[in-house]
Amino acid sequence: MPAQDVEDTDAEIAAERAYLRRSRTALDRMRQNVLSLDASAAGGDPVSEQVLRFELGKRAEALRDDPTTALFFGRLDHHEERLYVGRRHVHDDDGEPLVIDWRAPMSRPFYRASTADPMGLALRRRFGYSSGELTALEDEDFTAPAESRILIDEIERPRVGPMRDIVATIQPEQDDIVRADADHTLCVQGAPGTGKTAVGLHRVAYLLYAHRERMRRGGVLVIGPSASFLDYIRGVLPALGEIDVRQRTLEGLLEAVPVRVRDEPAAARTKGDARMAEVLRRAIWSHLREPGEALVLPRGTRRWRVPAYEIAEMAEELRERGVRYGAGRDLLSHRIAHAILVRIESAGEACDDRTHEAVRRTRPVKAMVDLAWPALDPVRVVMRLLSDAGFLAEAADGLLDAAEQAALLWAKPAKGPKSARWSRADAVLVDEAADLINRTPSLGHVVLDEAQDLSAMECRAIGRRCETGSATVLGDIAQGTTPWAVGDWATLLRHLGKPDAERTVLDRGYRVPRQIIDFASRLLPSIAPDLKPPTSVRSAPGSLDMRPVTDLDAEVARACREALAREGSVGLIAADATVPALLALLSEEGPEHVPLAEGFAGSRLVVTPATQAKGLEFDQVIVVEPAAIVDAEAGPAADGRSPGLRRLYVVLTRAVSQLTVLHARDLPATLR
Ligand SMILES: Nc1ncnc2c1ncn2[C@@H]1O[C@H](COP(=O)(O)OP(=O)(O)OP(=O)(O)O)[C@@H](O)[C@H]1O
Repeated sequence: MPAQDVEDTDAEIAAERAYLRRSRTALDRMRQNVLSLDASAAGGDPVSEQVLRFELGKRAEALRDDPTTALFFGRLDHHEERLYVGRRHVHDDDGEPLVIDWRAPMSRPFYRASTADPMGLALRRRFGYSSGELTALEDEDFTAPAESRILIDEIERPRVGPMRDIVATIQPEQDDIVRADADHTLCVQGAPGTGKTAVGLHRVAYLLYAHRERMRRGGVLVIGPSASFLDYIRGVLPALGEIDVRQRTLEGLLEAVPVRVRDEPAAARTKGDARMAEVLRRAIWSHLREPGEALVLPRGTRRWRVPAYEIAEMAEELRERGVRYGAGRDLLSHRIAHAILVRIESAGEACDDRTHEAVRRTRPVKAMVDLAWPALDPVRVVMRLLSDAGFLAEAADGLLDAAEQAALLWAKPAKGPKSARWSRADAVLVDEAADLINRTPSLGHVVLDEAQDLSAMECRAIGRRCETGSATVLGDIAQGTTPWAVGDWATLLRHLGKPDAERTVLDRGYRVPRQIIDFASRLLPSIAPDLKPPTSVRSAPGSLDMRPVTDLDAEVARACREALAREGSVGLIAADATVPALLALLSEEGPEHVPLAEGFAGSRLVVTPATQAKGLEFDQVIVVEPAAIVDAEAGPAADGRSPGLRRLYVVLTRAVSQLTVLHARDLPATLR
C-alpha cells in the first residue's frame, strides 16, 4: 500500500474508532436509562410490578455491552445518508440512530448489495476487529466484484471453544434463508460447512426481531442431534441478544419416558417406519367397547334409560368425525347427557346448562364413559404394544409382517412403565400415542438441524410441534448415518407435514478448504450420487496430510503434539470403540486433552467419538484409522448406501485449517 493510502486508512480507522466510542457510550446510556426506570411507579399491583421489574431486568441485560465483540461491523454510505450496521440498535440522547440492527430492513444492503445491484449504495465498508478493537476496514464501491479478506480472516480466525455467530459476514445465499418469510417452511440441503447451522440460528434471531410478539407467543425451538452439538452452539443466540430460545435434542423433547437402551437396527427401523402411526392409531382406538347393558340414571323418583346400542352409535359417530381420542371421551359424556336431557324435557321438566352438567357428572354416566371409551395413558398403551404379542398382532395385522412384529417386541415384557427398557424410538411411539389422545400444542417456529437422520415417526413428532407454525429444516443427505433415516427430502417433508416446503441448496463451503473438501467428495458417488460436490471459498495448500503409519499409537501422540503447537482447537476423531484406549494413551503420553463428553471448555484437544462428530468443527482434525470408522457402522442404510462411508464423510469434513489422516490399514477404496 502506498504511504499516503496507509495514512488515509489510519486516519479513517481513528475516525471510526471515535464513532465506536460514541456508540458504546450511547449504548451505556440506554442501559442506564432502563436501570433508572422505577417498576413500582409504573406497575400498580404487586404482580404487574414484579413482571415489569423482570422485563426491565431482561431489557437492561440485552443492552449490556460486550467489549470483546463488534458493536457495529459495517457502514452503508447512501448518496445522502450513512448508516452503521451492528448487533443491536443504538441511538443517542435525541433518539438519532447511531447503529442499526443487522436484522432491520435498512441493513439488508449490507448483505445483499452487489456490482449488479448496489441497492442505492455508493460505498459499503466492512470492519475488522481483533479482541473487540476495530483494526481494519475494507471498502467496496461496486465498480467491480471484490473479494473480502475480512470474510476469509473471520473464517480462519482460530476457534476457541464453542461456535460463534457470523452476523458480520452472512453471505447473500445465506441471507436469503435467514430473512425468508416467517410463514414459509424452508428445507435446506447443504454440504458440510456451508453454514446451515449458523444460518438456522441467525434465522431464529431474525424471526424474533421481525415477528417478536408472534414468535414469543408461539415459541421458537431449535432441535439438534446431540447434547454435545447443543453445547457447541449454545452461545450463538445469546451473542445475538436472544436468550429465551429453547434448544433441545429430540430425546430431550420427548420426556414422557426415560430413554435407557439403544434398539437393534431392525427394531429401530420398524419402530421408525410411518406404518407405526397406523399401528398406534388402531391400538388406541381398539379400546372403545360396546356397552353390554343400557345406561340407567336414577333421578328423583324417575329412572332414565339410554340403550346400549344408542351409546355405541354415539361413540361410532364421534370416532368417524376424527376427533382426538381424549376429546372424544369428553364429547361422549356430553352426548349421553344430552340424550338424557331430551328424555327429561319430553317428560315435561325444564332443563338448563346446569342440569346438563349435573347429569354429565353423575356416577352412572361417568361409569358408562369409562366403560365405552376408557381413559388411556399413552405410556401404558405403547408398553403393552411392545410387550403383548397378541395385542401387537391385532394392531399390526396387514401392516407389519411376522418378522417385523417380532423385532418390535421387547425380549422381556416390561413389569411397569418406570422399569421398562425404553429406547429413543419407543419414546417417539409414546409421543405419537400421546398425540392421538390429546393434540400436541404447536410452536411458532422450529429449526431442525441434521434433519437427514430422522425416521418417519420422528419427523411426525417434530411436525406436530410446528403444525400451525413454520419450520426451517436443515441437513445433508450425504451425512445421513442412521439406519432408519427417511433418505430423501420429499418423503421427509411429507412426514413432517410440510410437503410444500420451499427447497434450496447451499453448496458454497466456508469451513473446509478446497483441498480437503475435494478429497472427502470422492465419497459422494458412493454415498449420495445425486448430490453435486460442494465448492469451497478457501484454498489452503498443504491442509490435507495423509499419513500411512505402522505404529498408530506413537503417531497419534506425535500428531496431537504437532497440532497443539499450532493455533486453535484440535479434534482427535476415532471409531467410538477405540476412544477409551486413545484417552488412556494421551493420559500416558502427556498432551493435555479432554473427552468430548466434558465439553469444549476444558482443553484445546478434544477427543471425539466418530458418532458424536456431526455438526462440530475444529481448526485442526486428526482422524484415526478411517477403515475402523467405516467398519463400526452396522449394515446398509434404509436407502442401501453405506452408513460407514457416510460417517467417514462427516468426520473428514470437520476441519477448518488442517486435516491429518492416520491409517495403519488401507483406506476405503473410494478414497485411494
Ligand atoms: N458467512 C459466513 N461467515 C463466516 N463464517 C461462516 C459463514 N458461513 C459459515 N461460516 C462458518 O463455517 C463453519 C461451518 O458452518 P456450519 O457449522 O453452520 O455449517 P453446516 O452447514 O451446518 O456444516 P455441517 O453440515 O458440516 O454440520 C462455521 O464455523 C461457521 O461459523
